[in-house]
This record gives sequence, C-alpha cells and structure tokens, in this order.
Amino acid sequence: MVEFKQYELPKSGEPISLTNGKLNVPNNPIVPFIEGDGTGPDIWAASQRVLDAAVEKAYNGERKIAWYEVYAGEKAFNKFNEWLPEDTLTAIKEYLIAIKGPLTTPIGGGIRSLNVALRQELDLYSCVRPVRYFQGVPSPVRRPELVDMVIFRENTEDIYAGIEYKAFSDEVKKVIEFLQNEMGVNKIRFPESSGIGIKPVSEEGSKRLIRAAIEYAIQHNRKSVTLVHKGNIMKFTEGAFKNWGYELAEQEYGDKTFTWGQYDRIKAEQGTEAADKAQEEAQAQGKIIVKDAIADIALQQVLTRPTDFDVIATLNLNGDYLSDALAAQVGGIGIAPGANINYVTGHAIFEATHGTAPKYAGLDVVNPGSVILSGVLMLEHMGWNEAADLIYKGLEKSISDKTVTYDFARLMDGATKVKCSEFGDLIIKNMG
Ligand SMILES: NC(=O)C1=CN([C@@H]2O[C@H](COP(=O)(O)OP(=O)(O)OC[C@H]3O[C@@H](n4cnc5c(N)ncnc54)[C@H](OP(=O)(O)O)[C@@H]3O)[C@@H](O)[C@H]2O)C=CC1
Ligand SMILES: O=C(O)CCC(=O)C(=O)O
Ligand SMILES: [Mg+2]
Repeated sequence: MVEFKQYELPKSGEPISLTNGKLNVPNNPIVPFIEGDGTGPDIWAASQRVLDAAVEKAYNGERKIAWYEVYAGEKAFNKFNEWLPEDTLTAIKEYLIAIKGPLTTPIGGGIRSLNVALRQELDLYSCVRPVRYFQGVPSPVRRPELVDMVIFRENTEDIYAGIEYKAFSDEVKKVIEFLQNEMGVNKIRFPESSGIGIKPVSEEGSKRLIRAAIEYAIQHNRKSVTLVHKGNIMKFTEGAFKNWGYELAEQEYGDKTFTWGQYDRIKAEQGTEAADKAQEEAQAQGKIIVKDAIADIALQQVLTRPTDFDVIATLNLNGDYLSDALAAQVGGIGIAPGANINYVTGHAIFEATHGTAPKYAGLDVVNPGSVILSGVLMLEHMGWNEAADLIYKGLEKSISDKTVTYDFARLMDGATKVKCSEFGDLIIKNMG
C-alpha cells in the first residue's frame, strides 16, 4: 500500500498497473493531475470537464476517471513550502499515468525547471509530440493539411541535465582550469568571463529514444523516421546520436527498416542507381526509411517540404525548438499536445507543449486545446478510444463553427471569440 508523507490517499478509484508491458486500466482509474501555474488553473478546469464528459458519454457512466490532485510549482509552494513535494513523485510512480498543466521556470537563476525535474526523476525518456492539422484551423502556411509529424524528443539528457557553471564562480574557474590544463583546450575565447554548460548524450539514452520512435513508426504504419541532429558541429554528442540511430535500426530492426547508412554503403560500392533501387525496393516492401537531417536545414524543410517528414527522433534541445516551430504550422501552441513516456516502466505524464502564458493568467481566455488534446493522447494510451474520438469530434465541430478562443479568432475571418471555459463547454456540446 502506498504511503504519502503529506497527501491524503485518493478517496476513490483503483490504480492502473502494467503487466508484461501491457497496461491494465480499471473502469475507475486513479489519475493524478497537476493543475499548473499561470493559465494552468483556467485550462485545467476546462480540460477536466471535457475529459469527464467524453468518458461519461462514451461509456454511459460505466467508466469514470478518479482524479487525484497532486502538487508542483506555485500551488505546492504555497501549500507545502516545497516546489515539488516527494509525494507527487510517489503518487505518479504508484498510479503510473498522470496529466499536468504548465509550470513556471524562472530565467537566468532561481529553481531549475520542475517540468524537466519530473521527466528526469521518473525517467520519462520519450517526449512524444504529435503535430497534425485540424480542418479550419488558421495557419501561416499554404498547405497545413500536409503536416502530419510525430516528434520523439529525448527527454532526460543533453543540456537539460543542468550541468552548468556560472561565470566568475569558483566552480567555473575549476572547470576552465581543468579544460585548459588537463584537456589541452585552448579555444575558450574569453576564459575569464565565461559560464560553462556541459551536454551529456549517451548511447543508452539515444538508442532507447530512437527505439521508441521506430516502434511507434512500425505500430502506426509510418513511412520514415528522421534523426534530426547537429552532428556536423557536435560530433560526439549529436553526431553520435545519428550513428547510434543507424546502428540500432540495422541491428534491431533490420527486417523492418532501410537506413541511409545502408544507402551510402551501397552507393559507395555499387553506385547511386543501385542505392536508389535498394531504397525503392525497401519502400515497396513496406520498410521504414530511417534517414537523418541536420537540425538547421530540418527547421526549413519541415516548412517547405512537410511530406518528407513523418516520425522525427531528436535530442532534447532540438526537440524543444522543433515542437514550438512545428506547432505554428498547424494553428499554434494553443493546440499542441504531448506526452512524456517511459515505455519500459509504463510511467507517463501527459502535458501541453506550451508554457504558463503568464500575461493571460486568471483571465479565462487562452486555448485549452493543448491540454485537452494531451488528455486525448492519454485516453488513447489507456485504450479509451471511444472517448478520445468524441473529443476530436467536439473540437472539429467547434472549429468549423468558428467559435474559438482568441488565438484562432484573431486569424480567422468571421469568427466568434469565446473564453477558455466556453470553448471547453462547446467541445462538450459538439460531441453530439
Ligand atoms: N512544460 C511546461 O510546463 C512549459 C513551461 N514553460 C514555462 O512557461 C513560462 C512562460 O513561457 P513562455 O516562453 O512565455 O511560453 P508560453 O508557451 O507560456 O507562452 C508564449 C505565448 O504562446 C501563446 N500561448 C501559450 N499558451 C497558449 C494557449 N493555451 N492558448 C493560446 N496561446 C497560447 C501566447 O501567445 P500570444 O502572446 O501570441 O497570445 C503566449 O504569450 C516560462 O516560465 C517557461 O519556462 C514553457 C514551456 C513549457
Ligand atoms: O520547463 C520549462 O520551463 C520549459 C519546458 C519546455 O519548453 C518544454 O517542455 O517544451
Ligand atoms: Mg518548449
């Protein structure tokens, strides 16, 4: 039986569990939620109503989520004088699947990100962010319907490990002296006034993320996995990520994938025509093409040739940038959902791509779509597809009726602007 230091036990519901890699979801699963800072409370209130209504309607009351509030961020600090109480981690470890609103991270000092801490503490190594278009959503590109990508962002390593030393500190002096004296580094341009950040990228971390991306591509009949990296400059971190990706695909998924590493080897031995032919044959056999793109050009090509991209596997920082940039193509950060998942332990936290949007806090105006769609991903993950489909239906109808929150309304002709809470209510009404 789980024991909490400060929290009361859930009043109702049963835990979700994992046996032999399969989730067991009772009809009344306990799902911990974190409301979030800034716009979080507005968004969460609307999202919870929508999720409950969809489940009630889909299963005639036979299923119901037993929501269990856990705390992080400002609400946790006000209540318990801690930013991330241990009980929150205990609850998510125990109940496996959770959902959260955004949490504030101060810039240039103060506490490190609680969002990142949750991912690292629970080892949620895959940040999965699907980017798809809903008909009628305003977009800055001509053919937004061509965008259908799923980003797999490595979620535990890279510069997010927080190994950073402040300029002028005793620590940074030690690190710089070590680099200069022990490692022969002579290219720190201004050693007296530099801060230093360290970027760990491992074979295990890269391969488990890329494995998750390839598994996803296989299960969802996707055509390609693109490894996005900056390996020309960061050879032993980002470049290694690419090499480990090809190695993994060839060693573990040789019968299901064809890599550009293989393409290059055939080309070197037999010429371009033979390599093209081998790739065409692999495609005809339904094999997934595992390829790569350097991050800077990838950011252009996702805009100019979106159909070249399907599943994307990338490192933490690249994935952070790509997520927001890609969301813009299909209506913006207001409807960009995500999930942080450990596919081995089954732990998962569903959360929006966006942050706390502090200037709108408490105004009940922002789009709750990202958290609602994160909830839809959660329902799908639980196998509650009927409830998920009702939310898609309600959302699509609300958009086609042009009754939308400010972010869409300002880009749509003839739209009626509604509040965050009203948008949630419309989705419920439009579920039919
Ligand atoms: N996972 C998490 O919890 C995340 C937390 N953060 C944190 O959030 C805080 C604020 O970060 P910031 O960089 O301003 O980024 P935000 O994503 O919070 O907001 C940036 C802009 O995006 C738009 N936006 C955000 N959310 C919505 C929404 N629900 N509906 C419609 N538009 C939306 C608004 O645009 P406009 O001004 O055009 O209306 C907003 O001003 C920081 O502390 C940051 O660290 C950031 C990202 C993720
Ligand atoms: O933790 C934060 O404050 C930012 C996180 C973020 O940008 C993201 O998850 O995409
Ligand atoms: Mg981000």
